Amino acid sequence: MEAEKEVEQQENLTAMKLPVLPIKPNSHSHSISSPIHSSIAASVPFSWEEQPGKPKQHSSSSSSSSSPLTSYSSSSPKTHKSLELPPRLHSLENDGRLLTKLNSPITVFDGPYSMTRSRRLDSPSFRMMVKGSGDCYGSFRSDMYGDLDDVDEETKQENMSSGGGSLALVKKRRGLGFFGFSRRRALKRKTEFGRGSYVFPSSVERESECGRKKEEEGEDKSIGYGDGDGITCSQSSRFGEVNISNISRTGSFSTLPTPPSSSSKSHFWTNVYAGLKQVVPWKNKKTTDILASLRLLNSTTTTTSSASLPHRFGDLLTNHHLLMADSSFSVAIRRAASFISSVMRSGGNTTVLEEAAICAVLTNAVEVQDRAGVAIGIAVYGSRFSWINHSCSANACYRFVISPHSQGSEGNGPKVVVRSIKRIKSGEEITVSYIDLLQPTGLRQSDLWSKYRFICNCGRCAASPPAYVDSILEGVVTLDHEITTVGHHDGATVGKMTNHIREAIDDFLSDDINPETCCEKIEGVLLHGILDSSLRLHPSHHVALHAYITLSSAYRIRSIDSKTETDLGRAFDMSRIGAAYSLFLAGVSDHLVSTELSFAISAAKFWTRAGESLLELACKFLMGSSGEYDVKCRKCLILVENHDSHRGIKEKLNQIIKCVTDTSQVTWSFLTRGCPYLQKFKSPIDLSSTGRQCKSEESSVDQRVSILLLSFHCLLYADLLTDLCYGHKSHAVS
Ligand SMILES: C[S@@+](CC[C@H](N)C(=O)[O-])C[C@H]1O[C@@H](n2cnc3c(N)ncnc32)[C@H](O)[C@@H]1O
Repeated sequence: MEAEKEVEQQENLTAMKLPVLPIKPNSHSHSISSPIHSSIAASVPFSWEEQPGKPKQHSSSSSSSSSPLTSYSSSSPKTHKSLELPPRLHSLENDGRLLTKLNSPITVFDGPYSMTRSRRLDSPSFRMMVKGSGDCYGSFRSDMYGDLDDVDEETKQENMSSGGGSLALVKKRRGLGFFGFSRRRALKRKTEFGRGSYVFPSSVERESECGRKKEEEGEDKSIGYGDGDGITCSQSSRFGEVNISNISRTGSFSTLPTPPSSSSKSHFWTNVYAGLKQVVPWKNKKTTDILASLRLLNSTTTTTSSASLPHRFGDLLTNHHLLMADSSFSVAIRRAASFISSVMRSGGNTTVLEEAAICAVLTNAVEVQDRAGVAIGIAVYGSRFSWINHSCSANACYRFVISPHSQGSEGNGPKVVVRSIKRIKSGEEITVSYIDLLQPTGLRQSDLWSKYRFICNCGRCAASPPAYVDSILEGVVTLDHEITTVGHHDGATVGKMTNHIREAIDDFLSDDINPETCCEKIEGVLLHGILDSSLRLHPSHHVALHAYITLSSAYRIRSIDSKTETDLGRAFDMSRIGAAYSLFLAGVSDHLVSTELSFAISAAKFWTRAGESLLELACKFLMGSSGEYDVKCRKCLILVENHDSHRGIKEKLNQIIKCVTDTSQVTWSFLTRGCPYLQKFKSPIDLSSTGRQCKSEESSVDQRVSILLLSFHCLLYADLLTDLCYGHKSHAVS
């Protein structure tokens, strides 16, 4: 493991700027019920843990496995966590019965890959894609960064190519797992993490080391990727088939039981794929899990069977008992295990090892995305990364570093960098987020359960009354602007509002309604509510956030459609309102960041998107006009350019948001002209109601310059937030 030198000061921003909106707590908070019986209040401890994330003292190691769903009393003594193997595994390792520690490189990466033109980012429920354009949307996902700087020049060019590309939303199920699982990272903390980053070498890198060692020992141990099994993901979209990305793999499974000779390689893989099709005929994506499991098995030095099986595959948790307890999963797992067994020609009586490998992939694999949010495959990293548990108020985040060395047949696969986003005290558990954190508690719980089979008991989930941020993610406002969470009585009305919006989003995504109808439907509910109710969704309501993403996209599509009708004025107006929604979303997300810092990751993307769409608008605006415009903001530039400045990031962010506030005051009524819903708010930063519809501003040269200035500030702000989360090296926006 290599420590990335990061000197960037991070500060806890919890006390930062924006006032917290008042909210009337309601004891009957409306939430979607957890899939687990509510009486099971505790998270699931593992047998070597006293509670999730708190390993037992070594002296108290026990091999007894507790029921995964038993309630847990948290009166455990303080223990020090470490990344060492759980005690149970230590003893097994020592007596030689353990599956070896997966050759240190456990990573099974789906690359090397090459990117094609399209870019997309994901949100939990859908993904926005832009073909050939710099226009991709921010998303709720918290883990989608790679380093453009590290990408080869050609890919960089492709990624950066911009211009009037087409944009489409396509439905996306997070995780793309074999069983609809999202796969993402990993777990347990360790020593003082401080405020730096740790780089976890990718599997293949370590595999190479291992391979070299084995070679020296006279063994054929080169671990590689699939052989020419390039994958092209195509998804139907509003604009027809869109080629999302190509994942071309090279290399071979030379350590498979019958090493395919170069002449038999293609035959071998033809057979694997033919077999795979029979196992998982319905979805291509599911084959990725099986291939990953094959690679995982292949990268593992199996000695004799391990007593830790099937609960751990090496040191990776499998959740085997939980997954196999559900017949809808177990059938598929067994089929896949038999298939793998036949491919590997393991010839054993049981397929327990194969099942464990599949379950380890489902539990530990992460979707690797490049900087633009394009999924390039999945990877299973080693225990240092994979042992990191989840928290809904995570104190760390991760990104992938994709370097030229990650690619090609000699590629090492992407590295994963884990970086703290909050101050972490010595002994405190390091956590990352596995899911979209901009969801209220009930939804997060059901997400975690369906994807990872556990009930989160983090501070945010356990808070009673609910954390402020969860109240506003489910908040509504009454017509007299009082903010409240909903009780059972109003729950039905709120349910109808959110269902109506969700339906419109779904219909839009599946091309069942056109963008104009989609805008009308969503804005109708946001503005007028439903039936005769006086309730409206709070601007930070989680469904409203999805609505803004959709509206921004739908208006953009309307703009593109209008262009083809040579109605340039209308095209501009649609583009303008789309940009206004992007800016509004960024402003709203900023309120959320001020209450929960782990949202900074999503907010950075929203600000980026806002800056990009405003920049595009300004360019359209200024097209054809002569003259030079000085759009530098001296206050911000001095702050940002002076890296030696002792000013903290908090101060810089405050300064920029102040400028955004000032500039958006000038432009807001212009940007929102023709959009009664957005006109209700004083500005994207000041979400209080104007109580009236603003006077629409006409465009003027000053305003055009203001929009350019605003876009500059949004991008600067996004840059700083990105720094905050991912460190200097990850600059995405500059
Ligand atoms: C990537 S693994 C994390 C490492 C795992 N805890 C271990 O012992 O190896 C993901 C699994 O860990 C467990 N897990 C992660 N975060 C958790 C949490 N906050 N509470 C309970 N279980 C958690 C769940 O079983 C989840 O499927």
